Amino acid sequence: MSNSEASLSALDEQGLRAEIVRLNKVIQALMDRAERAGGSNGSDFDRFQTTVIWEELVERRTQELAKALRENEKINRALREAEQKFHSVLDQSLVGITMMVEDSFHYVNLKFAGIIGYSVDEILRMRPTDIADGCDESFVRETTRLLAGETEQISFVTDAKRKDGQVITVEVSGNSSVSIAGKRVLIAVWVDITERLRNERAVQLLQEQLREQATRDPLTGLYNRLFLNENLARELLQAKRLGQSISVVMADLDHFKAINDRHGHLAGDEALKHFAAIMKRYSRGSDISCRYGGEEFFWVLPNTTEATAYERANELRMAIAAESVFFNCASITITASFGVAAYPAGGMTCRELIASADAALYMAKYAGRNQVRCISECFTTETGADTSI
Ligand SMILES: Nc1nc2c(ncn2[C@@H]2O[C@H](COP(=O)(O)OP(=O)(O)OP(=O)(O)O)[C@@H](O)[C@H]2O)c(=O)[nH]1
Repeated sequence: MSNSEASLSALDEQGLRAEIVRLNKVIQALMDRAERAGGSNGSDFDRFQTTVIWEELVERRTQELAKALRENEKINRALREAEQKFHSVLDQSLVGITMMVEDSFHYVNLKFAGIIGYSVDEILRMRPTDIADGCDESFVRETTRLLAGETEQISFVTDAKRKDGQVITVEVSGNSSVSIAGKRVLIAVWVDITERLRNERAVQLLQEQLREQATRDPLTGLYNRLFLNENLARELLQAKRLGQSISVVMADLDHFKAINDRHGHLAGDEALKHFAAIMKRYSRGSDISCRYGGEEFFWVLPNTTEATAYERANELRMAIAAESVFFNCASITITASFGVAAYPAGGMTCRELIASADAALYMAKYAGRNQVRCISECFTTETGADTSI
């Protein structure tokens, strides 16, 4: 291809047609001038010669332009075909793809139309902000930042509104490495993550439920021994770090076997639930209330001295003794014995504290049940003696 051909083929079709018109005008003007000059000075032969030269020139130039036009059409056809292929590939994409120029969509693929619920034509008449309208403002903020050239790459999660009004969550990532007619173009990839988030939340909920089930006693709803083992150590460590005291209370229903024997196992279960309900009522937010096993319960009282723990255990004891259990029209009175131990005097480790509370509980049982005993032997309560241990 010659230089002139190359420069011609670089012109667009409209430019080429304008060039033909312009050249024809130039040729006409030159011919007019030659004719006028010939009329005054030249011979018929000169005029004939000039006309032939100009005709040849016009012929050659016209041929060049026609060739360039054909070339241009070929290029345009190839471009159109390439664009069609490109769009059909993008329409197969599993993610939404958009090209935005300033405040409008320049191109969107079918997947994006599916995500938003509008047709491609409808979207091309919309502004990108219409989609985020009334939802998350991060869409507007991030795209504005990108189109203003403040950042090269954006990635964010936002809410978007579908045509049917449904609010969905989309993950958007984009950049503006391309420009059209000097304007920055935002090319963005959209993924609808609504379903994924819903599933993640369901899995999380299920995990929380499983964890809850793994750490709770199903009969009473109190924490179980597994939870106690994990959390007493943490609470003790915290008490040591903050220089605070921490108390533990071991409780055991009195003559529980007799309740089972007299009223049945279900009545025994009811008594356990009854004890747990009162224990919960007497617990504070920071306390840990557990069913230790069988008819034994365990209370962890953070930032509580042995004296206060004694008082609180005694209040619980009195409430248990005062409120009867009702089962199958029978009113069953239950009592419980309590052993208290506090860090640091009652033990430096979890194992030592539990052993101390257990020993204090043994003393309470031995001393007659329905009473609270501390490992330090500082406090006792008076009750009807029952030393059958
Ligand atoms: N209903 C019921 N009974 C239980 C459960 N777990 C343990 N027990 C019963 O609790 C009773 C405990 O009896 P013991 O260890 O002899 O103690 P106790 O009768 O309470 O006597 P003291 O503790 O000495 O006052 C046993 O009969 C167990 O079967 C339970 O989940 N439900």
